[in-house]
Amino acid sequence: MRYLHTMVRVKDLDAALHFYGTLFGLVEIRRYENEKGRFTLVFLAAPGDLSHAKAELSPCLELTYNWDTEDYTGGRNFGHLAYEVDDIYATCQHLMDNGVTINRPPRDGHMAFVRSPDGISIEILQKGEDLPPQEPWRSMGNTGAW
Ligand SMILES: C[C@@H](O)C(=O)SC[C@H](NC(=O)CC[C@H](N)C(=O)O)C(=O)NCC(=O)O
Ligand code: NI
Repeated sequence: MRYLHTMVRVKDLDAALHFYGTLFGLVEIRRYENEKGRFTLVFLAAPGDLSHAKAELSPCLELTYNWDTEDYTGGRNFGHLAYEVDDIYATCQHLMDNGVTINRPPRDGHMAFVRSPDGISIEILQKGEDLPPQEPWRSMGNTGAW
């Protein structure tokens, strides 16, 4: 068995690609347009996950864009997408400089949370860090200072 992807539906494909691609750094490896079904699928991989043998083998985030606008209410059962980064502070600063709210700032240098334009929670973890110390989880307040 092999992990393939996680699919999220997006209301605005350009806004989603700007967030996940331009700002967050994921790369598009495949796109599928379906005229009959009136939807577009875009598969995005993290640069560190790219399968150099065959891009299609990379674990992905699958964006589903339905051409006929739909409102998506986030299911409480969905938690978050998680990515490991080389420098959590630099990553969060770059996102904040580009208008992304840091819902949970990386005060402990280990973990931060942001949300996509569609409200999908994204967990950002510092490469090389173990699980955080067993302390009461802080609220998801955005203080901006960390
Ligand atoms: C390519 C493969 O990874 C897929 O996930 S295709 C699954 C298929 N997707 C769609 O039909 C997209 C448009 C549809 N209106 C939607 O919003 O899902 C599908 O079966 N989707 C149903 C689902 O629950 O994922
Ligand atoms: Ni899929």
